Order: sequence, then C-alpha cells, then structure tokens
Amino acid sequence: MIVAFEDVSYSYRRKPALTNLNWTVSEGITGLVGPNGAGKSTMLALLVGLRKPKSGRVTVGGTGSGTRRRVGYLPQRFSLVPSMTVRNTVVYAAWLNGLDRRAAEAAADRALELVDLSDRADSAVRTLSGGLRQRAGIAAAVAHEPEIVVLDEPTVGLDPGQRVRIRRVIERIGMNHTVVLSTHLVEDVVNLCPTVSVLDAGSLRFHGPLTELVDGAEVSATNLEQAYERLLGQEDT
Ligand SMILES: Nc1ncnc2c1ncn2[C@@H]1O[C@H](COP(=O)(O)OP(=O)(O)OP(=O)(O)O)[C@@H](O)[C@H]1O
Repeated sequence: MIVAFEDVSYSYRRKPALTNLNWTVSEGITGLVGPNGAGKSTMLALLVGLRKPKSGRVTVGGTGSGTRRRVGYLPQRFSLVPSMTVRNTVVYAAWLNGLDRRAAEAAADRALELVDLSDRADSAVRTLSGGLRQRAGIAAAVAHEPEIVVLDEPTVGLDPGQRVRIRRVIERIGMNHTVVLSTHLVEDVVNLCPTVSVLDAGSLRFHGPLTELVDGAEVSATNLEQAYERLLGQEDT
C-alpha cells in the first residue's frame, strides 16, 4: 500500500467536504470518480500535501512527511509561462522539485520522451494546442520521478483524438508509477483504471476492482454508467 487515508476529515470553514474517509492506493492506476462537489479535488490536495486534514492522517509510503517530492501533481487548472520553451518549463519544474540543474535537464528530456513531446522541446509553450499543453503539464509533474502521480481531470476539454493520446501517455506512466486519476469520463476509467474509487458527498461509496463495480459484467462505458447510477442513484457522474 502506497497511499493511506486513515479516518480523514476535511472542512472548508464549517462546511464538511470529506468525512471520516479511509482509503488506500496501491500500485497501478486508480480512478477517482464522483459527482461535482463530491470532494475529489479536496482528496487530491490532501494526498499531495497542499492541505492538511482537520482530523485523521494521510501517509505516503508509510510516512506523513516528505510527501512533496514523492508525488507528482497535475492540478485541474495550471498555468505555464507562455514564452518559455517546453523543455525549460519541464527543467524548471524538476529543479523546483529538488533536482540540480544537470539532473533536471536529463530528467526533462526523459519526461518529454515519456509524453511524446521531444519533437516540441524547443517550441514556446504558447504555440502548443490544448492536448500538447496538457502533455507538457504531465511531463512537468513527472520529471522528478515521483513514486505517485496524481492527475486531476487531465482529459477535460480535449477533443477525442487528443484524449486518446493522453490516455496512451497515462497508461505508459502507470507501468512504473502509482497513478491516481480523477476524471468525469467513463471512457477514461474503462480504458485506464483496473481499480476505481467512487466518492459521493465526502464519503467513499466504492473502492475496488472495476470488474466488481460492474458486478462481473463486461467492462464497458454503458455498464459502468449503469453501475454509477445504481450506486449513486442519479444519472450524472
Ligand atoms: N476553496 C474552497 N472553499 C470553500 N468550499 C470549497 C472550496 N473548495 C471546494 N469547496 C467545497 O467542498 C466540496 C468538495 O469540493 P471539491 O472541489 O473537492 O469536489 P470535486 O469532487 O473535486 O468537484 P468537481 O468534480 O466539481 O471538481 C464542495 O461542496 C465545494 O463547494
């Protein structure tokens, strides 16, 4: 087990966002799904150490400290410097995560290869399409070689072709990292996530193999949508 939430609660002022949550993440890709406002981004912020639980404990690799460098995080909204080259963007991210300049340069080249962006390394960020920009963001998140990669809605707003390419990149990252993927798209879950966690109103409603969520039926977008509907009693997830 790599990530553990033990009885974690979080509230914004007095409004509860997560309540007594117990959650564990192991190797491979875990999908985190749930309706708007369920608490997914809050969970990810706790996981990457941007927020601290009001009660309970979050551990990464068995410890509550040093989380930042062990985790690579692509937030739902992020900004890159438009005039910077793609390569320098990734070098800078790796340096911010503790690598020295030479190590950061080598790490950036590896990360750009991983996301299939080596051919645009010298382009300015402002020239990238949405899908390429997203891939640059992923490269920046993984360059320092974290154990865990946390991706918050990485396919949102992309056209179908770009989504397929991003999924290929995530699949590749999942081969040697633990990945937590928050998404609203059933196709992301069906194509990428052997394990899924369903969050609703700050509580986990399901955590386990995708095959169990669809009740042993064939894993397909339709069956998954029906499973969500049964679980959450609504159509939109
Ligand atoms: N900065 C904030 N201040 C106050 N309330 C917040 C803040 N961020 C989130 N919330 C509230 O906390 C709850 C959980 O929000 P969160 O963004 O974690 O959910 P989510 O599942 O990521 O939603 P979405 O799918 O819409 O991104 C919601 O009720 C939301 O309104």
